Amino acid sequence: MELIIESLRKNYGQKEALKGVSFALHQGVYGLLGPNGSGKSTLMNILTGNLQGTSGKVLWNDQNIVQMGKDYRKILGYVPQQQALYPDFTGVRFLSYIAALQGLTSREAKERIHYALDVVELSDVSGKKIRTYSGGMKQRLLIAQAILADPKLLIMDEPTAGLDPKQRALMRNLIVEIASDKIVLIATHVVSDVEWISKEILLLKEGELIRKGSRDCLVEEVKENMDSVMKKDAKELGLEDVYLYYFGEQYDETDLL
Ligand SMILES: Nc1ncnc2c1ncn2[C@@H]1O[C@H](COP(=O)(O)OP(=O)(O)OP(=O)(O)O)[C@@H](O)[C@H]1O
Repeated sequence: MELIIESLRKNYGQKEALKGVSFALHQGVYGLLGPNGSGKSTLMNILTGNLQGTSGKVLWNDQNIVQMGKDYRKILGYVPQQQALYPDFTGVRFLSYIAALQGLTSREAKERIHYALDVVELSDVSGKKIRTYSGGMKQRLLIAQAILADPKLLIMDEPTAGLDPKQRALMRNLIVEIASDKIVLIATHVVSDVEWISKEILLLKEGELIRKGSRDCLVEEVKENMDSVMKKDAKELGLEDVYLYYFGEQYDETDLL
């Protein structure tokens, strides 16, 4: 199981949104961090097949995803940012609708819906209308739809946006559980969401991948680069300090609220 991104560029007219990004992902959770405008959405849109790069390629197990077409869609799950979720549908009706779009047979759909509802702990409320769900429940329903067809690659866009701290913690546990047999890539502004669950963090700045490594390696690097005065003040550094170090004043604390 391998996703390789090779020299990926994307230009919008004169604007270079991605400037030749290369990296490889294997089983596990990866956090994609970057300030507004760094190219995260562009990268996610290319990885989900909604946009084509200007040059470079994306390979799933050595096959170009553009040529894979429908076969790539089969291994891909996408959790979009929270959106209007058919408020008058029940949870189970929404998942049946998604299963039909994905071409699952009714037998497969029944089995997979049962499984997905169980994983995201929504079985009890699956007959209730989505309008009655809390933010956390809606987010878990979005995850359920993304794992219906048992994807090998799961891409998540700000999966904890709008959730309270308890729901965020539940979401993190759920992501770890789901990732046991998948590649999970999470794009977020919320550093704490990916700090402890990611095997690697990717830092995107102005269309370039400036760092990719484990949380501990990135923290250590920043520590080494600090001058001795700052080092003395810095007791325990964390991923937030790494973010601040590379993205400086572009860091917006309101993203954490
Ligand atoms: N359709 C477009 N036409 C022109 N420029 C674009 C277009 N889409 C994005 N851009 C520009 O490309 C750059 C990268 O945008 P992108 O949306 O990928 O960043 P981002 O990191 O996802 O930001 P955000 O977190 O705000 O969504 C930005 O400078 C943006 O203004």
